[in-house]
Amino acid sequence: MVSLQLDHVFKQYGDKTAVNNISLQVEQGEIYGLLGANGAGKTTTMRMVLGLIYPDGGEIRYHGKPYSSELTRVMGYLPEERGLYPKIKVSEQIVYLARLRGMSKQDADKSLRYWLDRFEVPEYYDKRIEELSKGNQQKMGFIAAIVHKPQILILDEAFSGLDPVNVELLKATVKELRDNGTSILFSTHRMEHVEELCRRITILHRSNTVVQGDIKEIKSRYPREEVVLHTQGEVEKLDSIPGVKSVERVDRGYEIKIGTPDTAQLILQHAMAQTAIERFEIKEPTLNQIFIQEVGESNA
Ligand SMILES: Nc1ncnc2c1ncn2[C@@H]1O[C@H](COP(=O)(O)OP(=O)(O)OP(=O)(O)O)[C@@H](O)[C@H]1O
Repeated sequence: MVSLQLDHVFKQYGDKTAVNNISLQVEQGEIYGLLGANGAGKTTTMRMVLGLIYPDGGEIRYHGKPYSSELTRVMGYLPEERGLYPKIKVSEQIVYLARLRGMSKQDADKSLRYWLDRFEVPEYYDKRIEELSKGNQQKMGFIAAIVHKPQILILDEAFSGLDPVNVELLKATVKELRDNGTSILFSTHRMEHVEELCRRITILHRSNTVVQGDIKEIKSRYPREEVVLHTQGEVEKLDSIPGVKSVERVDRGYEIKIGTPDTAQLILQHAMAQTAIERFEIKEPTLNQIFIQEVGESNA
């Protein structure tokens, strides 16, 4: 079931087009990746989904219906810049935010305590935001976004400033929310997180959609241009094989850039004639490589 649908959405600031004709659908229980270089139009798109600004063209539908103020109750947002007030206690402001989204004080308090316990920081209940480290402030922002059990959740750089243990903790929570049916629009510059969490993505570049679809399917559109070869002994003259562009010696063998897929077979035959093979893999491009190719190194 489609939870969130953007149809030819367009937004302009003065004569600057911030989002040009973007269409995408997020299913119930899906984490959808919204990617792009700085200034590509991601925040503008998220703010339109949240109803904070209005599209100049196209349509956004939520479970098939247009925007209404009721939706604030079912949407959650973790903005890239921290949104909580430094001087106010965690409990006061998160309970307040949850009440704005329709929760009773008692339920909001219970939900906050549940998440503080889950994140192993129950003592933060009475702390002011300014007393917490940057990473822990991020965790409180995350709790503020999910405390009211939103059906549609918008996460902008959700894991920034977190140590690896906390990244895993929040990642597991995001997956759990997905499995419980939350639809998540997930924006980040960290491609490894996208590879792990998202099935489908849109890459924006200068306000336009440049790549869209299922990650596996997107990868299959790009040539596989790298061979990983681990061998027991040395392999001579790999760079003399037709189609080999470059050979790099790595810890247990070689990483070889190739021009055409046929070259991989020639490499295998060439190496087998000389030594035992421990690993042979024709690597598909990473999302990072695809992103850089489409968006350009200078913009990444
Ligand atoms: N309030 C505004 N007034 C004028 N122009 C704006 C405004 N907000 C955004 N823009 C412009 O719209 C374009 C898209 O900006 P947006 O913030 O959506 O990009 P982004 O993809 O979120 O970038 P980042 O990764 O840096 O957060 C940019 O060129 C930006 O300068």
